[in-house]
Amino acid sequence: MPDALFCWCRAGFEPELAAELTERAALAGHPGYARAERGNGYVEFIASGARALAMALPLERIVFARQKLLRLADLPGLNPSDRITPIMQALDALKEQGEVAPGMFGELWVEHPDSDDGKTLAGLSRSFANALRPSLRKAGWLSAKDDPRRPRLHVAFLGGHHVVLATSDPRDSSPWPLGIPRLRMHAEAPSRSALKLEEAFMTLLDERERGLLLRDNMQAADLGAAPGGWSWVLMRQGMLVTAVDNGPMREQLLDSGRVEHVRADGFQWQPRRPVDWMVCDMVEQPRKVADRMATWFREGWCKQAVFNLKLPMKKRWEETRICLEAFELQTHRPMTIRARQLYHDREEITVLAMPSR
Ligand SMILES: C[S@@+](CC[C@H](N)C(=O)[O-])C[C@H]1O[C@@H](n2cnc3c(N)ncnc32)[C@H](O)[C@@H]1O
Repeated sequence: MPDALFCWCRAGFEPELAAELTERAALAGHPGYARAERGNGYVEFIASGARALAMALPLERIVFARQKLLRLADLPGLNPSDRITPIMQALDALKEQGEVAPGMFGELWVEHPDSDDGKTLAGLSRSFANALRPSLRKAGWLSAKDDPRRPRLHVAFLGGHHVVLATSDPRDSSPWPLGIPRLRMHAEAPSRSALKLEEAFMTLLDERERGLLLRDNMQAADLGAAPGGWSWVLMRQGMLVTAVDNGPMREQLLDSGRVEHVRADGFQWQPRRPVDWMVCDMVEQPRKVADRMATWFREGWCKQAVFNLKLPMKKRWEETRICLEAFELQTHRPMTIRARQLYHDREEITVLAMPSR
């Protein structure tokens, strides 16, 4: 019987995710407890109604998880000479309980933690996937061809002798293994930070929203813009950008004629006319940033925003909750808020905000 959520996260942020899941599950009426070890890169949340909890807690609402799976079976103590038979037996037992049905899975993803120890399991995961996939097809568990609309079957290697069997719903999970999008640093990007904003647009907006909200000739303001990674991403979307920072911007951006550099304090500056997008990557206390971001929405200076909240403190989930609640309250309007610790975020989270439509 599924008895736990299994979530991948950034190694080192397990306590944050554990605290977040504990609080959110209790609020959703499905209390349970988290099993987490700092540095492991995952958290298990044990709850009797795990399937109902998975539905009550969409990934979109979880800040510190990169991926959310429903654990189907925990298989420690495997013999490396045959790991396939116990997996097949576990699936058969789940079928008896009515938890899985032949042909229900559209893809197999074999994964390992994104941690120092976990990365040593990358080769094993790849070769095991190649061995397991044909067996699953032969036994009728997997569709004959990959079908991205059906539930996925996940095999998570936690060690050479230990796998977790899990499933995810493609409509409520990350579309990338481990929840990590494959993004390459572009040679022309002024800084690695560009990847953060690219990932934010890929992760926090769906395809329809990207088509509607990222358009040619939109106006954008970039607070804390230097050296210009985020401005570059906005410019590549065809936007006209006002880049606010006392530091120097990369010349090539200014030469494009699409980026104007304003040397000013990002906490004081305001646009002459409302902009479509405001983005903010200023390194400051998160409460101060959340407060300023709320002012932008309250005053109607922007339609959408992406901003980072830096979290160098200890109680990072608590600080996150306080900042997001304060932000929403101070906007004085119903907001759609999606916050996530992205793969390219280190000690920070990224927030997408827009008035609810
Ligand atoms: C992490 S960097 C931004 C990187 C940028 N997003 C990129 O992609 O290249 C933070 C920037 O915030 C700027 N900053 C910090 N406080 C600021 C303030 N009060 N007003 C304007 N800029 C500020 C710093 O000068 C620094 O350039």
